[in-house]
Amino acid sequence: MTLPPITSPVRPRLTTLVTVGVSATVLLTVLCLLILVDHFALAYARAEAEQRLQQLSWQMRDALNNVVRKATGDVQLLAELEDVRAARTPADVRQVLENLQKTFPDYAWIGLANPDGTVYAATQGLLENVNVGERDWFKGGQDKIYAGDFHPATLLGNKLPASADPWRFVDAAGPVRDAQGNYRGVLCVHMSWGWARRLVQNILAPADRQYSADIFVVRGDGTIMLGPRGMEEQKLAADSLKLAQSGASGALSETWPDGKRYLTGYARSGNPEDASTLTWSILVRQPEELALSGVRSLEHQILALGAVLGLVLAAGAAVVARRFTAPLNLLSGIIERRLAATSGGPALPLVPQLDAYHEVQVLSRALAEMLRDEQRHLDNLRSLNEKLETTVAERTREIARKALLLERALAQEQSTQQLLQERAAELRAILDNAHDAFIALDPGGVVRDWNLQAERLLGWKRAEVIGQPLAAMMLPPLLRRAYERDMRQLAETQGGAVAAAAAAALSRRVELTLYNRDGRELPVEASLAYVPGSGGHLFIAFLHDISQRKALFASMEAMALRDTLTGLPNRRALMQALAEALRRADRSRQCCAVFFLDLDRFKQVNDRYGHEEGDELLRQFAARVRDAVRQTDTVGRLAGDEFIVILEMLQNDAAAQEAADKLQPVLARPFVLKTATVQLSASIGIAIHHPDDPQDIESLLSRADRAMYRHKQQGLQQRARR
Ligand SMILES: Nc1nc2c(ncn2[C@@H]2O[C@H](COP(=O)(O)OP(=O)(O)OP(=O)(O)O)[C@@H](O)[C@H]2O)c(=O)[nH]1
Repeated sequence: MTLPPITSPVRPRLTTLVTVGVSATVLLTVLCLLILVDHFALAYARAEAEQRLQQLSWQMRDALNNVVRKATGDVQLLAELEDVRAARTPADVRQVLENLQKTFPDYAWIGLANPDGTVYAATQGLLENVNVGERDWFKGGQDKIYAGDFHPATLLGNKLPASADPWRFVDAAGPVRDAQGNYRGVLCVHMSWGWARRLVQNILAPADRQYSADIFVVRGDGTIMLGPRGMEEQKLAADSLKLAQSGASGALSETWPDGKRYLTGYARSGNPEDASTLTWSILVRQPEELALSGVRSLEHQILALGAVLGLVLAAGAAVVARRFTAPLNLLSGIIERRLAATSGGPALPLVPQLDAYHEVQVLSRALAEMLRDEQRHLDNLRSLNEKLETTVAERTREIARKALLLERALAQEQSTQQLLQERAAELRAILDNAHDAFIALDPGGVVRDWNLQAERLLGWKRAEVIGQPLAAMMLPPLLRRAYERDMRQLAETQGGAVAAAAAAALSRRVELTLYNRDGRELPVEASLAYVPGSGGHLFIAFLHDISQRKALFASMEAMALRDTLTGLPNRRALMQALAEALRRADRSRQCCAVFFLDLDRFKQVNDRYGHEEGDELLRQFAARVRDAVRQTDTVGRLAGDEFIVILEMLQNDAAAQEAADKLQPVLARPFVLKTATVQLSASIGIAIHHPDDPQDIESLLSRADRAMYRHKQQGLQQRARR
């Protein structure tokens, strides 16, 4: 089976779920019941208890009212008796009074007081002749029926027989009038308070057993007249008391001064407006817990019953659930075994046909069908998998073969790379050790390579120029424009044409003047080449410093135009200078003269003093001639002892003669040599070139030579004549 394994947490079984569900339902029902009981039954029990306590308070109130009413009624009855009204003798009256006392044992004392307050007659003769004029009952009973509130026995206390409780009385008094209606005195009944306590016991007898109720009779000032032992004669403060004092009647739940909660029924006796009644508050209390104990017990019973019911129902539900889930468990077990089965293990269990109930029938049938389908799919998949594995094996072999080829190719590539790197290193070493500076530029004119010799020659470090445009740095402005134009043209030329054009343009040696880093001009011979490449074309140049060669050429050239002995321009230089002087003379419309100077008898100096002295004489002679003419004039040595002077910017022919005349004496001065001092003369021949004369140097020189010759002849003849 190929179902995915169960990855979620293990869930409880259906039997457990049903059992727990039924138990939870029962418990929930019991809880609801408890809440309902708590709510309704408690309210009902509280209302019932309050009603009961209220009724008790009413009973007590009515009983108190009845007793007071009886006492006042008895006083009224007595006051109207003939014997009392006539009051012939105290004994007669006493007899009547004691007869009444016998009818109600709680009448502790009955007496008749005279209008002046002295007791005329009394039961058992107590207090007779004692003045009670200041007593409340006497004052209150003089003109109407009067009920006197609970009070301790002041006068009678010691005269009455001792009792368990101290004597307390409630009075009933009323006026007595004789037959003529004259006021005869006040009749009074002292009721001992014991009747009230009995009354309470009678009323509470059944209730007390069941409910532990307490009855309180409270006077108007809040003093408890009657109540549980220990609380009598004490002040009480309670809400129920306030309500009772206001005349209300009812019941409530409240906290008493002892800190406990009580249900309290309250009522008020008498009528404050009626002096013949006594106004007391009657409170009947019962501990709230006790009043509600029935409900609490009911709650416990329901809870116990609910628990038992829950257990029974849960057990029943478990049995039923087990029975209903048995077929499902069977199916589930089969699926789990199939899930846990491994390939190659024992045969997988089959799904049986189950008929327990409809759903199981459908489920088992569907499951069996699904497993059959799955088996078919598994078989198909297995065969596909086998094919796939075969294909994968083939592909794997193919990949391994190609990987091997690739590995070889990579190894080849690596060795090629290494070779290339070695070649590059060699090339770099060659370039760096080359005598010529090497520069490589891309088509944009940006420097891409720069060897050590380039650093030395041009002054920029490799790191400074790589990536920088070349022209801006070192080409003179004129060359820079041409260079930029050429680079543009090369960049615009397409494809193979680039190589051809570049090769044609660059495969040559050219001499250039560059600027080095210091701005100094640097003559170089550049060998240029174009190197096409896939990563971009390069223009390379080897620059050879030709400044020394140039300097050598220059000095050689200068030497070729100089006379080595005197340092003056030689014949070749003189020819060039003369040609230029003739052109200038034509341009400036000025005359130009050529002096042809030849030392006279120089040979004799050589012969007599030697060649070195002769050379010295020639040098001194040359210097004198040089100093004797203008700086702008040219003095040169033609050969041997022959010198040429080219004088320019002459106004006329006479100016030339003047210059010659100035020269003669200078030259005639003795020459001081190393070994001798020699004086000799020089013959000067003058030839003048006028503007627009033919530009004929040879003719001009020839004329000067001839003139000099004539001059020398004349000089020699003169010397011969002397
Ligand atoms: N010391 C020296 N003598 C030279 C040099 N070149 C030529 N001479 C000599 O100069 C002389 C020139 O010859 P001439 O002009 O015939 O001799 P000269 O005595 O001056 O004769 P006149 O010109 O007729 O007066 C020769 O003796 C050359 O050998 C030179 O460079 N140095």
